[in-house]
Amino acid sequence: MKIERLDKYIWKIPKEGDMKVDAIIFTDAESVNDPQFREAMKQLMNVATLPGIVKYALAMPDIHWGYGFPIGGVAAFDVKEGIISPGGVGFDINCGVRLMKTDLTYEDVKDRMRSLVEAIYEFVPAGVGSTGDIVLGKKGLRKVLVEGAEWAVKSGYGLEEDLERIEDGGKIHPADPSYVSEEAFERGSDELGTLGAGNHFVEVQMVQEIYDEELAEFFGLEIGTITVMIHSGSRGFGHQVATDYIRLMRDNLKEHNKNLPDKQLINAPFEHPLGQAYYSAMNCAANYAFANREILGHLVRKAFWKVFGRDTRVDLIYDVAHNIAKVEEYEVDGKRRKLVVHRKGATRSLGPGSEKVPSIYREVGQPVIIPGDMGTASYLLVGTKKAEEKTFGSTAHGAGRVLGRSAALKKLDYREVLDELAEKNIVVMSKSKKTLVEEAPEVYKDVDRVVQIVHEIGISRKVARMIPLGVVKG
Ligand SMILES: Nc1nc2c(ncn2[C@@H]2O[C@H](COP(=O)(O)O)[C@@H](O)[C@H]2O)c(=O)[nH]1
Ligand SMILES: [Mn+2]
Ligand SMILES: [Mn+2]
Repeated sequence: MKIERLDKYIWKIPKEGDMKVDAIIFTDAESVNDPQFREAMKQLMNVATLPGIVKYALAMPDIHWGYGFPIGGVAAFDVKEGIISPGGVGFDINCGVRLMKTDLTYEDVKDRMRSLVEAIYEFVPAGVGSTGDIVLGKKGLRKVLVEGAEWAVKSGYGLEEDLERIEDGGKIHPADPSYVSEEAFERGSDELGTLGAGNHFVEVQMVQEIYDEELAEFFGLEIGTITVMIHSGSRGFGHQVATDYIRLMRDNLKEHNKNLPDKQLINAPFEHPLGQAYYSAMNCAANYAFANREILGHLVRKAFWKVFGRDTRVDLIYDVAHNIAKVEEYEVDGKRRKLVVHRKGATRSLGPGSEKVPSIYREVGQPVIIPGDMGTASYLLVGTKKAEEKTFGSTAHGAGRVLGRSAALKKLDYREVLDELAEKNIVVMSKSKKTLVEEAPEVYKDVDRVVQIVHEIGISRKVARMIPLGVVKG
């Protein structure tokens, strides 16, 4: 594998073999020399062989190995000649993050963090296979799949004003539930308003550093402001949609997929009926996830109200998807083109003026939320025009994993992880001891490094850094 350095943080793997385009990687020298990074690069080179890929296959600095496509990867395909791939979206369709800000300061919460974390733990169902209070039949669930977060608000789980603070208004089209299997309906019936396990979390944070005073003021953030971040997705519903369509594409598109370098890259031509069916079913799962995070936001508000009183404000700043494929238009080599942009572990990052940015944020650009880990920090940034020009409007989605789950269990000890968090005064509650070890701060890359790279390259701009005070993990 030949890797050329183009700039301080930009690398290129020139096309070779069946690659149709180059691979471009945004990262630092330290990552390039890591053997695990090579595994993810092999996957990126495989993505570059897929039909209709446009311009380049991209890696964000949080890149790491994933199912077929690497996590932290972005690939755009021509709508006419290109494909759509479930592996390019991920099993947790529309996994994403939301950031809410409160009118509380560190002084208000510092002596009540344990009660607050306990209240969140009480209100938010979490853990493997957890179920919630909302149980829907097929008719009810169909509405969720079409209406997304709007369904949650109409049903009393959220506020009308939240909707313009969610990517695409929390509702994506086309989303036709007739493309969704019985099994997915079954799995989705009682998991709305649940966090899930592992990497999913609710985290109470404090703004600890501000990089852009004007933007921070615009978002209502000051040093000491208490924020809350929620990370979850489409639960078993999205997983089933992905599973169903991987099988359908494997069984029905044998000829089309016969030369794949990796069978996990299974895909359908975007315009093929199966490509269109997956696109629609995937959007149903995306809407399920938007509704899920809206309900989780409502449950977190209730937890704050229980501890700090009903007049406490917990306002949504923004909610982003980081596992999704979307039809978007970008200028490529001087020509406007309609593309199916796959962001698998990547955040959309649209600049000021973009019509896809809600009007309340259009003058500053789309809010970008990058979580780090439960012991270090997370960030609020804004999208940029440069991202629209260079990365199909994309940036990083997290710090990115460096240690696999089983390696973490071998290397780290539950008691030590707890002690490390306690030393930093971070209150943590988790459904499982194993999860806490698998998700220890050490398993993730240094988020400060990742964010500095996307900031310096200019594909998003730092606004504020938040540190964790209390975490609920699935
Ligand atoms: N602030 C926190 N960030 C966390 C925590 N656990 C994981 N993470 C970060 O989230 C991203 C999401 O990635 P995904 O691909 O698993 O969806 C991950 O890369 C980490 O950087 C946490 O408890 N708190
Ligand atoms: Mn997820
Ligand atoms: Mn995620």
